[in-house]
Amino acid sequence: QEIPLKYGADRLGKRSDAAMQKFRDNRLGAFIHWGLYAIPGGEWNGKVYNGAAEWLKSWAKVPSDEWMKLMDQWNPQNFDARAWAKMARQMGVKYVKITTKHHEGFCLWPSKYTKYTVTNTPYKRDILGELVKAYNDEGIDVHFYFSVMDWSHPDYRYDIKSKEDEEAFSRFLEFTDNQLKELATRYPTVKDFWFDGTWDASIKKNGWWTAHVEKMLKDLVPGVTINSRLRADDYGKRHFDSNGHLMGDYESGYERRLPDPVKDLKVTRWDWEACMTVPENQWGYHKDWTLSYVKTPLEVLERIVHAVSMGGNMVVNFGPQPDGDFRPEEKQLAESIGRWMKKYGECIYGCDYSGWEKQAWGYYTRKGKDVYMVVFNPPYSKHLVVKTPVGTEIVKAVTVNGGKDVKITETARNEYNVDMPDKDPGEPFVIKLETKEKTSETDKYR
Ligand SMILES: C[C@@H]1N[C@@H](c2cn(-c3ccccc3)nn2)[C@H](O)[C@@H]1O
Repeated sequence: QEIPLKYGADRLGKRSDAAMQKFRDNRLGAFIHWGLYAIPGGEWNGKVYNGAAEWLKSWAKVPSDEWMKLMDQWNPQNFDARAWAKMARQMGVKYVKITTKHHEGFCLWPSKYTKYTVTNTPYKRDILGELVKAYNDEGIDVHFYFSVMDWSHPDYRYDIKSKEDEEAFSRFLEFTDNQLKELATRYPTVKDFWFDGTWDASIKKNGWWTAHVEKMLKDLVPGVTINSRLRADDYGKRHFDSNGHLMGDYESGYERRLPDPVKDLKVTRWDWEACMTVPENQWGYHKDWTLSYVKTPLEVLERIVHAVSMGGNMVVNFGPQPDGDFRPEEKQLAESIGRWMKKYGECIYGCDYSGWEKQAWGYYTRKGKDVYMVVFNPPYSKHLVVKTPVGTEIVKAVTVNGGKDVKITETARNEYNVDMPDKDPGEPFVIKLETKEKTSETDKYR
């Protein structure tokens, strides 16, 4: 009983090609939100706004021509793409998503379709180009964040209510096509486009265009992945089309939130990527991080593991300072996560949903027949309860980053007690379970 769609999902089920497998195996990424908004850092005319700093133009109701004057101050003297790439490698991220253009309309690359670019600032240099090269040189994939909504463009429309709107927005969509073609051809090693700013009625009424963009980019960059947030179908349905099929290559709805490990297991049926901020809701640089709760490295780590345990990716956000360096809290975060990933990263990279029942002590991830236990909450009982699916048994258990055997005791059919390591690791730790499919004669609980 599916309805016919011209601009719905053009694929059912997960992509199975190598480029998508690399996207999936990467699992851990970093977001870079960098633009003119970093200069005021949440403060305008002496007033500090506690909303998201990259939305300051909106909170302070700044007219676009006044806002774009910030370009005269764009001169990040401490910007060093190679230092950024080194920091990303040390954190253990396998890819970085960069804001090529955020809602404000300022481009980090020398676009020839607008004057609002790095070229027309005191800094002049192609920041995006330097970052793509530096990250790629470190073996890190580069993904492009691109905001369709563009507050700087006179032809942008929030809705289409007149012939004039239609003509203006048609010019705007052509401008956007040109910028996207520019990005795809100037930086051919790009691996993904992550679209934002696509919630307005104007876009929902032009679902055809979103389907055209996906096709255009996949023609220009073979293997490139496209997020579901770009897409609207014939009826303006977003992410999932009117027949309930996911559009794009992965779901991109989990922004600052995660699916529940028990109630939302449906997400394990498709690819998805979550993204998160370290403060409660700051993507761009905000000068005052005391205005909301700032997550500790352990709280960031738990969200990373939570996402991977449900077959998703996690992208942790960084909002560089206007001078091009990172704030100390973000440098410490990258260092701390990186230390953990160096010891235990095998439970993240190339891992997926295990299909096993969530337990209180933490999360499972799986790689082939190996199931990892990532323990965040050690129990007073000193053993970790594990329930395996019917037909699966645990052959052995070893600590990751220690290689020590861990005692397992079968307590009932498909139930085990896995002992805690004798010395408390003092940090979330990982036990690798080697499993095999039960053969009937060994099933002594018949
Ligand atoms: C990835 C994140 N997405 C942008 C965003 C969008 N929105 C938003 C706010 C109100 C309605 C619809 C969407 N809030 N934040 C943020 O600015 C950041 O880029």
